[in-house]
Parts: sequence; C-alpha cells; structure tokens
Amino acid sequence: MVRTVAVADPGDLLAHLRGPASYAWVRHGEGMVAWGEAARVTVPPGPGRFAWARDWLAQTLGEADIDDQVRVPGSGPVAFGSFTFDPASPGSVLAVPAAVLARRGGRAWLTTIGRVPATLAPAAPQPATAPTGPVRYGDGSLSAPQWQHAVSLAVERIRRGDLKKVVLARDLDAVAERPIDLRALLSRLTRRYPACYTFSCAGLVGATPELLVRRTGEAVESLVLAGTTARAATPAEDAARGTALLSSGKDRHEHACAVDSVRDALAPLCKDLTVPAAPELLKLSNVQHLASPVSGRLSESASVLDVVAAMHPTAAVGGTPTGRAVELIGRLEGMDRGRYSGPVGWIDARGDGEWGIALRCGSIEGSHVRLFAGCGIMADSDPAAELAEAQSKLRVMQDALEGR
Ligand SMILES: C=C(O[C@@H]1C=C(C(=O)O)C=C[C@H]1O)C(=O)O
Repeated sequence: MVRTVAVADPGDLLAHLRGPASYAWVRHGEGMVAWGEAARVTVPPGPGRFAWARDWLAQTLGEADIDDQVRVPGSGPVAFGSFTFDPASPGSVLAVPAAVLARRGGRAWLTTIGRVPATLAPAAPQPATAPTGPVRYGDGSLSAPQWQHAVSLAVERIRRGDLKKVVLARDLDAVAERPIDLRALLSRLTRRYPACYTFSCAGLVGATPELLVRRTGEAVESLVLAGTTARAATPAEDAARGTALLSSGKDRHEHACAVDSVRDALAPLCKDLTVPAAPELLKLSNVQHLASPVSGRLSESASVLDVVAAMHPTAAVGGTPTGRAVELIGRLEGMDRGRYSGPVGWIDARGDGEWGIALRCGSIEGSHVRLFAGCGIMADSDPAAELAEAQSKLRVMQDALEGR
C-alpha cells in the first residue's frame, strides 16, 4: 500500500533524513528527501538500460495499491535513480524508497509504502556542526601532470580536426578519518550551493548545477552549462571575469557545442522548443558558468526516463561529435567514470521527474570517497588552466568533506 498525505511545513528537509539508505534531491530548500527501500534494482548495463529501468518501474509500481491525496508531480510512489556515464559500465541503480518527504511551492507531503507509518515523527536533532576528522587525498587514475598531458593530447586531436570538443575528467581519492556523516555532508552542500541540486542516491553524493531535464506533464526544461571561469575576491574583478567569459570565443564555442547537443536530442521529441540566442551567467560560490535555460513541450507522451535516454551524454560531459569524444575519453582518462557525469534524479508513477547530470560529486563507501571533476577541452585549451578549473570543481566536495 502506497499512501501520500499532505503534511505541515517540515522545515529543513534534510533534518528529517534517517537510516542508512538516504536519498535526497534538494534545491533552494525544496525537493525531496527519502529513506528506507521498498524496492531496489541494479540496472543491467547496455544500450537499452533506460527503457529497461522504465519498464521495471512500470511493473513494480503497476502492482501497487496507491492512495495519493496530493496528486502533484512527485506525489505518490517515487523512484530515485543514478546511471553510469558509460552504458557498458555496471552500477546503475533504481530504488523506490519506503518514505518520501517533499516540499514544493508552499505544499509539503509525505509518501509511505507498506508498514511505515504515514505520519511524520519529529526529526532527530542534528548537531549544528557535526565533527569531521582530517581528510587525506591521493591521486586517482592520473596524477595532475599526467592529466595535463592527456589534455594536451586531446588538444592535438582537436587541432587535427578529428573532433571539436571533448570533456576530460579526473578522479581523486579521499579518505576521511571517520565514516562520512551523510546528513551533515548534504547540509553543508545545500548551505554553500543553494542554487545547485544537492543529491544523494545509493552512495553517490554531490551538488550539481546542471539540470539535464525536468518533465512536468508535457513541459520539459533543461539548463545547459559549459564554459567556466573562477570567482574573484572583489565584486569589480568578479564582474570583469564574468564579462570576459561572456565574450570569450573559446567558451562561447564550447557552450554552443553543449547547447546544440541538447537541441538535437530534444527537437525530435518536442512540438516546440525554446533555445536562448545567447547564454547568461550562472554564479556559484566556487565558479561562474555560461548557462542556457532550454524549454519545450513534448509532442507525444514520453516518461522523463525516455527523455533522459535521448539526451545522455550531452556535450557538457561527452563532447562533439559524441561518438568520437566518448571514444577519446575512454582512451585518455584511464578510468571508469562510474556514475559521475551520468544522469541522477527521480521519477514518479506518471513519468514526471527531475534529472541532473551528476557533477561536483563523490562516490562514498564508508570513510572512502572517490571524487571527480572534468572540463570541456577545445582547440585553444591551456592544460594548466584546465587543471586549475578541475581543481576548483573538486573543491565543492573537498570543502564539504572537510567540514566547510
Ligand atoms: C564536467 C564538469 O562540468 C561541466 C563542464 C563545464 C566546463 O568545462 O566549462 C561546465 C559545466 C559542466 O557542464 C564537472 O563539473 O565535472
């Protein structure tokens, strides 16, 4: 039995998380947190994995007896999911939590499955600053100089005309002195990055600024990001950096590749699609990005997972053209990205949902975390500047792990 009831404003959503299986999708204090597992499945690798996931969900939820008193996107049963970047890699997960607490637009609701009581027990108190121990870091598959060398090889390939853009990522191993306190980590991410989607799904945790797709009925929205510069210490310098980013030929071209990939993926599914003529600036506390909000209306009914299947991987995380870029990523990065840069989000029984691209994130196992960050490489990329950019993206998780 699945039951959704309206509840009074729960305050801080994250403060309600409990238990080892904790799921979250929170932005500007809205979204959902969830705990427990009524069902969970490892999605088999392969090109049809999104369709497989959609069908598994239809079957799993199709058998449920649903009493939904709220009836909005995200009410009723919900599944959280996280997919690997590479369709051939194992580790994609879909889970239906036993309890989901959500808030959007002044309404809050609680969904429970099975024997979990359909009332909200008082949240367990959370220490204001959960203590963290020191964190030790080690290189992942490539050291910083090796990664810079990989960037220069990619630049050569692009200059030869083999491809236009490739996104190269690196990983970093972090070991904390104590097991990671997930709730405290998520709280720090939401505090520092309120405009990002702070997510937690089966051990993958982060705060991504990039919305792959939100589907609400026939409406779809996406926020395309590509092109990055650092924040500066003074407002004047910061504004100057932003202006320089907006007028940088290299970054505008890099951004256009990402926008084109989203347009090409969405156009066949949509009866109308609005793509801004020029990007705007998105300022986060670590970096500023070029951003293009894209919106459209689906021409035929398609679940959010069908739209995700058509979009992934966009050129924000793969490159242009996609096939050549993905092949070069496999050759130069020397690692399996796992679920980093794959789709992460939630879907309800109507097929509505929100999926981000899993950036600024880490994969947690006990006190070990594997962190990732990448950058779009173009013909005129400077390897040292790309390394600095990757490092400022890694800082998101490093700061949260270290208690900042
Ligand atoms: C690949 C990442 O970010 C992507 C790459 C960007 C860039 O190169 O400018 C900007 C935003 C993201 O689309 C990452 O954060 O790991």
